[in-house]
Amino acid sequence: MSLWRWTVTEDAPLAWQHCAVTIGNFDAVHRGHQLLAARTRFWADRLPGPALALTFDPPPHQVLFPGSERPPLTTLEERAACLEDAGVDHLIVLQTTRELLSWEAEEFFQKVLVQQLRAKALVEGRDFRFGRQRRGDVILLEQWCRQAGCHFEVVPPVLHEGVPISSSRVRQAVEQGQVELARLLLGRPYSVAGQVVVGARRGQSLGFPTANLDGIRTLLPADGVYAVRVSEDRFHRRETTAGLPQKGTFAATANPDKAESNNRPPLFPRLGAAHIGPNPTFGEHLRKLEVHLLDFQGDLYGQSLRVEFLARLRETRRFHSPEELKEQLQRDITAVRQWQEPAEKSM
Ligand SMILES: Cc1cc2nc3c(=O)[nH]c(=O)nc-3n(C[C@H](O)[C@H](O)[C@H](O)COP(=O)(O)O)c2cc1C
Ligand SMILES: Nc1ncnc2c1ncn2[C@@H]1O[C@H](COP(=O)(O)OP(=O)(O)O)[C@@H](O)[C@H]1O
Repeated sequence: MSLWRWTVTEDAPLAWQHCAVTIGNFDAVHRGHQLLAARTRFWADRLPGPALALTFDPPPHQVLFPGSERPPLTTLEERAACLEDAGVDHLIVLQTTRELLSWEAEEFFQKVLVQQLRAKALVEGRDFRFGRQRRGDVILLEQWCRQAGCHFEVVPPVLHEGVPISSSRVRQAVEQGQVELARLLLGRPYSVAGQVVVGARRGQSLGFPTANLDGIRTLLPADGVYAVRVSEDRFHRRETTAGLPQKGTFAATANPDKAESNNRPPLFPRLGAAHIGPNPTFGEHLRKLEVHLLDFQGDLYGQSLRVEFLARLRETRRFHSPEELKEQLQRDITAVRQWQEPAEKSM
């Protein structure tokens, strides 16, 4: 993964020059964004420079409208990794300031794309807008690129059921718990990552221990119960566990590397039953994400886990007794076991 922070007052590294570039927020890195990345790769393969994706942080909308902050669909690290998987070499994160946002489109084009990056190819979607009051569009870009000797490709929208895929469509699907739809729009399951922290310690006594995830920086799906796939999070793997709760005492200590070297099946990825929401059965109102890993016993405290949402199973309910909740949890786990990977065509 290659993620670079850049302010336009600094000179861009020479290695970025003569690049192919695509500009956008790329919040979801959905299938439309992936096509832009692939076309940027296509052009870069014919140029001396790299394939760059240029994005803004904080999101321009938040700078223009303070108070409109909302959790993103991907962190910048995840965005860089997904864009890299789709073909770009580097994600360049431009520091968004009010000054930058006041630049006319042509000023941005000349300063950033021509003078700094000496871009040789630009790839955008049909509805791309940029610059002060979003006055720059593909018609103007076509003209400016021709004058600057830069290829310009307009990529048609990628559709799902006849409607263009967009970050807001993904956001809506996630907010409504439609994780199967989110997967179709993204071309991969929607996922979040966090660190396992100590909870109320009820799970063990119920017979269904759950890893409670903290520090999640992206949008959580709607409250409910989901079939999930859990893996070690590749972005937070090296984070220190200092300050995290003491390890509990359990039958076995989970160590993915050790498990593999003992010829046991690898610990991750592994299916799980996840619950998002409060615990109404126990009168708890705090909203959290917790996961019970199937066929696993061990200590996960302090680990960074990624949870991919595969299917929505049901809504959160208040049960009359812990026994009733346990019976339901057993049914949830059976439903997770019965979950089947969708056929490639419907993905
Ligand atoms: C798959 C799954 C489904 C759950 N569904 C519900 C539910 O519908 N209602 C509820 O009150 N708690 C539900 N829970 C949460 C349990 O109450 C919770 O795991 C238990 O209180 C343990 O909390 P602890 O990890 O803080 O000890 C669910 C947990 C899991 C793993
Ligand atoms: N199958 C499992 N799925 C999830 N966590 C497990 C499992 N087996 C053991 N654990 C461990 O047990 C802890 C959860 O136990 P629990 O009693 O629910 O305590 P807490 O309230 O602290 O989450 C997890 O954080 C993890 O370290």
